[in-house]
Amino acid sequence: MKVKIINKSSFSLPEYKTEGSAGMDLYANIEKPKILRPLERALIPTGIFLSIPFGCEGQVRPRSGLALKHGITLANAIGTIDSDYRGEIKVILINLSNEDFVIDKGDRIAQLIFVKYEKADFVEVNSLDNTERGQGGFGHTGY
Ligand SMILES: O=c1ccn([C@H]2C[C@H](O)[C@@H](COP(=O)(O)OP(=O)(O)OP(=O)(O)O)O2)c(=O)[nH]1
Ligand SMILES: [Mg+2]
Repeated sequence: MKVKIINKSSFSLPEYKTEGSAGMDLYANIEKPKILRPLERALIPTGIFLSIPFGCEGQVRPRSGLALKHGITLANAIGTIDSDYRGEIKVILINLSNEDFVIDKGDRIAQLIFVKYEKADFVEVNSLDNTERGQGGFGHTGY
């Protein structure tokens, strides 16, 4: 995959930390430390620009360690990186703890996973096929 990196002095090619890692870490590409107050959110640049192959998307996901220890997660749950997006990958962090959290330049703030997806061709119909579940949902099968 083609990748363009800005701020090369402190950034190398994205890498998987272990052989079996699904995600590659995204680093904060910021000049000075950013303090995230309780419930504050911020758009953090990563210095990474990608040309993702058609038929794949990038998913920006939280790091579980940051979420567990500091309540740091993503305001958009999972960020979607479209294959035709050529801008800088950015991360929408939110601090769900009741303490300030400091993001330093080069911190690993999230991870990126590549996923193949299907595109739908829609055909309009008046009724859908029957299933056992039907319209039941939202706890329909019990808790
Ligand atoms: O966490 C994210 C989410 C999105 N993006 C970039 C890549 C993505 O391809 C583009 C658009 O994202 P999305 O479709 O989620 O946002 P939108 O609000 O629908 O904006 P748009 O109208 O540009 O599609 O923004 C990121 O860098 N990080
Ligand atoms: Mg969109």
